[in-house]
Parts: sequence; structure tokens; C-alpha cells
Amino acid sequence: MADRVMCQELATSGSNYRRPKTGVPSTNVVYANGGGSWRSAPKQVQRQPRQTVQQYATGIPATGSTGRNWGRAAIADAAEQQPVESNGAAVMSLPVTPRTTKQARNKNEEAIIDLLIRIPDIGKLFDVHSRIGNGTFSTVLLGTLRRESHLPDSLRRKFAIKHHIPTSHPDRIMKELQCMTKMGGKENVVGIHCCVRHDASAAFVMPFMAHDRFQDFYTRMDVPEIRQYMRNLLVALRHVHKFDVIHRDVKPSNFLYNRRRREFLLVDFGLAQHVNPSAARSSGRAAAIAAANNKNNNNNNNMNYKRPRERQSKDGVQQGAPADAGLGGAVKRMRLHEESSKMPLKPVNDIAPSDAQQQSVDGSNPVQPQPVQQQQQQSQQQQMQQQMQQQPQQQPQLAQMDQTASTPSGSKYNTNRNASAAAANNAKCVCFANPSVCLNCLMKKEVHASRAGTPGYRPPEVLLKYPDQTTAVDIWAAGVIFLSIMSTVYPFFKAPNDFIALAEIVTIFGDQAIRKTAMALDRMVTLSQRSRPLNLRKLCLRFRHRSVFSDAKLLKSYESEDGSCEVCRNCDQYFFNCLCEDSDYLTEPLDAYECFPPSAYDLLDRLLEINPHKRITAEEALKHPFFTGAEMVEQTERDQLANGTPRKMRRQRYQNHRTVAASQEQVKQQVALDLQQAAINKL
Ligand SMILES: Nc1ncnc2c1ncn2[C@@H]1O[C@H](COP(=O)(O)OP(=O)(O)OP(=O)(O)O)[C@@H](O)[C@H]1O
Repeated sequence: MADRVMCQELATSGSNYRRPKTGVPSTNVVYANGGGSWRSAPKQVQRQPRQTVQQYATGIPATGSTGRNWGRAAIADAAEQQPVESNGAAVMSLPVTPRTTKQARNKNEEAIIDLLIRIPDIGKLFDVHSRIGNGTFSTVLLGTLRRESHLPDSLRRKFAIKHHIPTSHPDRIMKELQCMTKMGGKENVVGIHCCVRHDASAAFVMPFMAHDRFQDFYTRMDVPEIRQYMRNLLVALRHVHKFDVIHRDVKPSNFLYNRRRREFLLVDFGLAQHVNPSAARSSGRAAAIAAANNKNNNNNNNMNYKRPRERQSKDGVQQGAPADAGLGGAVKRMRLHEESSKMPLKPVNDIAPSDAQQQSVDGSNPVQPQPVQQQQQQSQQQQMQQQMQQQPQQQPQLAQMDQTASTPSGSKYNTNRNASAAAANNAKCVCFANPSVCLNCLMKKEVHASRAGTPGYRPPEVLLKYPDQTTAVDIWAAGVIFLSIMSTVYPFFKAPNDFIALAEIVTIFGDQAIRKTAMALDRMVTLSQRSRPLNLRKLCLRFRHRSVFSDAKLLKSYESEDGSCEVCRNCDQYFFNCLCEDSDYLTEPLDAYECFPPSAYDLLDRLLEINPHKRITAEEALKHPFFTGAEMVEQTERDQLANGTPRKMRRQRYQNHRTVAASQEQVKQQVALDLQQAAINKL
């Protein structure tokens, strides 16, 4: 039965698959080139003795030398791994019934059979024991070398064999391979031993690291352990970012942690993207100056400023983001194909900091062959001519715009960023009240902003469809992990689409921060209501001690005589639990529940900085007092524990924290003023 299903799968998936390009890299990468076709799959099914496969499957009673017990823990792990990212809390509460164990066993077995059938060489080299992870793009299995089968279990080396789903785009697999060969094996970044390919299937053989599940430890870590966890995550990110690579999928299940051995490993470079740092920096500077200019313009002439921005929002933010997060993996896969077709691969050796300058932002050359481009241009021109004939009165300034259409660079399209140049030439949008899109809008190039990544970990710039994304994308994701740990809420953000994801961020950080950042990034966001920012410290402590603050007795003590209790209109919490940064209420004191040093909140704040150009880098974060002042803080904590944590000391600590925050605000204001001045001087 399983075989038949497999054959059907092979038949269907094979037809969609693009054969990997020839000339795939070599040196430390082994390619097992089987010359078969999809048709030959059924024969392979027959050749593969079922008995042998059963021996590999975990959970099946040990038979002979291969039926070891390595996989027993992994089975449970594998059974729960898949839905973890989508609904961690729900999975935790599910009891493991015999039925689910059986299902897991079947899935486990299926995954092993699938791997061995699709890539027979794996079976020749490895004993495959169990499925250890199941992601959107692959299944990861535990294997040991056949030639080490005579050794005792403890001496056999273990490998994680990542079997890519056959519909995975070859570019994606290649990109992942490039990242791992170039950056892996050090600084908590996963390395690769070899890659085995047979026809359309590919598997990576990586060093295996036994690890704990995030939902098993994120509520149990104390401050030193959290510090160590975050430090190691940032060490891995610093290393990756040195290569000008954005990981794009930083999340707990991709940062493996072995609590007992205190080992860490960043895995899954399937969405990794190479960035051009100079372009990002210059666009960052330009964005900062634009922000300063915008601020001036905004103050001086609000009406002139708004119109072009409104047009942009139609192009980008409002039309662009589909309601897809609810579709989970399928959408992520779809997006990836979209990404990879836009960002073709570079040769393996090109991933190096030195050549970053020579690459375009997406590290690619133009994708489309010339004739297709010309064809498109011709059809666009025809379309424009037709429009000009149809709308002579409606668009009096079209002739002028037609001249501006051919830019000095030879491209007849405006990019999003030089749309402002078009605006400067008085090329106004005349779409309003017309039954068609005006030429000015037609000439605008579509904004290509990557949104690859896992929902819940996407930063504001991704949600705002900002095209020049940087390694700051990963820093935000690290911040979200930190927030989950500090607040003991996992997953912290859980929105069904990008709009709601942005609304969640607005709820916490306030509308002003998002509006300002959108302006700085030359994007526009339209919000139906205002919301003031929440205080991250209050939020973390309130969630961390939810049983205390949500207790019915506490509510009763604050209720008025008629049984009602005021609710804060901004944060929707009872007034005594108000989470707002500037709260008017006298709230329930939190100091007694404090468990983090002020530097932890400060670091959280910087990792979750809304503006990507102001967000802390991994390098800077590692120098943050949360890490550098760790010994001092730990000593103070020990002293406090010994002295019974006097209330006064805590209050003082909190006051200090407030003072630090205030001075940061002053620095921010000063920087904004400096930028403004610089922009004015330039003008
Ligand atoms: N080297 C390794 N050692 C041990 N386990 C691993 C290793 N690599 C991956 N895994 C396990 O396999 C899981 C999935 O791996 P990976 O994230 O690379 O696949 P994916 O298909 O890209 O997943 P996702 O869709 O979640 O991003 C991981 O969460 C982890 O539990």
C-alpha cells in the first residue's frame, strides 16, 4: 500500500520537477548520479526488501544489529515536531495516545522508506534509524555509517540526513548547500559532510546534534541560561552576517539546543539570502535622510506630502500581501519558488564577503532572456499608446510623462525609489475616478520585497514590503525568541496574514513607531486607529506571572461596589494590569516579580527596534551590558538572594532602568535633529 502511494507521488511530482542544472559543485560534495528516470521507481520499490526497511524503522522491536534503540526518543520528537511551529501550545497539551504513537510510527517508517527508495545510495552508505525532524521543505532522519555497524552504539557517529522534498526548487537546495559549505562547521552554524543526489531527490548529510525541544525548556531557563542561549544565537548570527547572508528563518526549531551539554546549532539555510551591504547601507542612509526630510515636509506642508505616498501604498503594502499565513507550509513553499526565481544562484565560491560589492542586491544577474524582455516592453508600449489614444482629455500631461518614461539608465520603468523623481517632474497620478490605471502608475516598477520566512518572525520591514532588507531581519527574529523566553509566551506572534501580523506589532509598539519607520523606508501604512506603545517589561512580567495577575481574587479586590472594573482603552487590560508605557493608572506593583536585570529589557528593546536601520547588529548585541555586565549582574543577583531581595533595591534598580531609557530617548532625539540638520545642509 505504502509502495503504491509512493509510486503515485513519484509520478505526479516528477512531472513538475525541473532537473537540476549540470555542473553542480564538487570538491567536498558527493553527488551520486543515478541515471534512472521516474518510470524506474516502481522497479526500485520491488528491489528494496521490506524487511530491510523495517529494520531501520525506529520503534519497531530490535531485530538483529540494526534494531537499536537510538530512535525511541526521536519518534516522540518526530511525532510532535511538525505542528510545533504552527501551534506549540496546542501540541504541548495533547496527550500521547496509542493511536498517535502508531501514526508516528507509520510516518516514521514512511519517511525512511521514501528516502531509501528515492536515493538508494543512502541505504548503501547508512543505516537509517528514525525520523528526527519534519519541516516544510524536508524530512530529517537519523543515520549511522554502515561501515561502523560493528562498533558499539556509543562509538558510532550519528548523522542528520536531510531529505529534501522532491518538489523543492533546485536553486533552493543549491543555495542551502552553498551556505553550509562556506559558513558551516563553526560558530554554532551547522556544517555539511556531503550531499547525495539521485535523479530529482537530494539529501544532505550533516553532523547530528541531539537537542531539546524549545517548548520543553523555554519556561524553565533561569537568567544565566537565557543569557547563554541568546549569546550563542547571536554568535551564530554574527558569523552568518559576516558573509552578508540573511538566514531569514531564525526561529526556535532552527536553533538547536542541547541543554545537558550546553551545545547550540543554527540549522536550515533553505531561505538564506545574500545581500549587498553597500546598497543596504546607502539605502539606509538615504532612508534616514528621507525620514528627516519627510519630517520637515510633514511639518511644513502636509497636503503636498501625502498624495504620492498614498499611491505607493496601493502599489505595495495594501495590494501586495496575500492572506496566506494560515496556509502554512504550502505558502512558504510557494513564496520560496517566487523568491528563487527572482534570485538565481551564484556559484558556490561567490558567497564571500569580498565579492559582496560586485553583486546586485539579490546577488544575481538579470533573469529574463533579452527577447522576452523586449517582447514585454513592446507590449507595454502598445498598451501605453492605446491608453493615450483613449484618454486624451483625461490625461493632459501624458505627453510630458511619455518623455520622462525613458530614464537616463536606459530602463523605461521607474523603480519604486525613483518614483519620487517622477513626482518631482510633476508626473502626477491621474488614476482617481478613471476606469483605468494611469501611465504614471503603469510605468512604476513592481516592488520586489522578499517575504520569505516563518510567520510570527517577520520583521516590520518585511511586512511593509521594504525591498532593501538586510541582516536586521534575523535580529528581529532573535528578538522575538527573546521575547518568547522572557514572557514565557510561545509562539508570541501568531497572525493569519501579514496585515494582522503588522497590527500585532502596532498593538505592542504603538502606531507612531510603525508610521515613522514606514516613512523612513519610503513605505506607507494606513491605520484605522491610534495606539500607544506598551511597556515591554510590564508585558513580560505580566505574562510570566499570568496566574497571579489573572487571578479572580485580584480582580475582586479592585472591583467597584457595582461589580465593575475599569478597563484601559489602549491595552484592553483591567486598569490595575495596564501595560501601557505611559499609564495613567495606579497599577499592581511588579517589582516583587522581577527576575531580569534592566539590561535584559534594554537588549530586548534594541533587538525589537522597529526601524531596521537603527536595529542593533549581532556584533553590537554581543557587546551589550546584558552579556558583558553579566558577571556583575549575577553577583548582584546572588547578593540579593542572600539578603532576601530588599524592596528598596528593586525599586532603585527599576528607577535606574527608567533613567537609562530616558537618556536613550534623548540620544535618539539628538540623532534625529542631527540628521535633519545634515539634510538641510545638503539642500
Ligand atoms: N543537524 C541536525 N541535528 C539534529 N537535528 C536536526 C539537524 N538538522 C535539522 N534537524 C531537525 O530537523 C528539523 C527540520 O530541519 P530543517 O529546519 O533544516 O528543515 P526544514 O524542512 O527547512 O524545516 P522548516 O520548514 O521548519 O524550516 C529541525 O527542526 C531539527 O529538529
